[in-house]
Amino acid sequence: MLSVESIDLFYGAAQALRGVSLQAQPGQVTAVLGRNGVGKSSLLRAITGVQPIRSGRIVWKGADLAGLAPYDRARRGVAYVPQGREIFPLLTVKENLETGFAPLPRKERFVPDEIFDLFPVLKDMLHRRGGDLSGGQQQQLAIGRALVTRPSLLVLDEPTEGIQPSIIKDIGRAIDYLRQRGDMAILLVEQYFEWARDLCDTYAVMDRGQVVLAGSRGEMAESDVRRHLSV
Ligand SMILES: Nc1ncnc2c1ncn2[C@@H]1O[C@H](COP(=O)(O)OP(=O)(O)OP(=O)(O)O)[C@@H](O)[C@H]1O
Repeated sequence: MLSVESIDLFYGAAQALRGVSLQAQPGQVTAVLGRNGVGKSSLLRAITGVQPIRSGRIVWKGADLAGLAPYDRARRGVAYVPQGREIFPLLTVKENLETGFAPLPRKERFVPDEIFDLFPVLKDMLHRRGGDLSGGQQQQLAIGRALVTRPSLLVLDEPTEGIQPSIIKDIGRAIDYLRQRGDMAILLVEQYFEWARDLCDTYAVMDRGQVVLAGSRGEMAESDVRRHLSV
């Protein structure tokens, strides 16, 4: 289980996270919702180690990750699909996927077939440059690259942003499959409320650097959530 415990995060003097706590369980999708600028990406950056926290704990598999570099967290099973995808445009699809080998022991340095089953377009385009793919294909590549690292915690930042509806469905199906596999905790930041609602098991809503609502999907009072999402 991932347990984020009362973390504070600052950019210079500006505080982006204020005592944020959150849990994410294996076999579940946890959705983090909220308007632009409330700290959702900062929370993911804190968990993946891209941005240091000032205080609090980030406990994963019984160990505190705070203070560990991103590559050490990757070795412990944390994989990150960043907002904007950040694929390498001049590398081929195959080479982009192979960048996920870095945290793996030598014998595991191959791309599992499962990734091509989830996203067949990656197999079709294996030798094309990442920059030649559509936005949706790049998003599938970014998720594929994260899966190459055999994560037990998959962290995704707005995977539907700027993506056509058919590919959003494919990505939803892939996340649902990974959830049902049962061995992976999935933490998802999303602006597309209906999609995240239908996919998640538990949710947290952020406002101004804090978690203001949280619970299981079954108990979600949609009007309360929407109040925090409207501008
Ligand atoms: N690198 C940075 N330097 C300074 N301030 C930052 C930086 N990144 C984010 N912020 C500020 O921190 C706050 C939270 O930003 P964050 O990106 O985490 O929000 P968000 O909810 O993910 O928004 P979005 O949906 O727009 O990505 C905002 O006020 C933002 O301006």
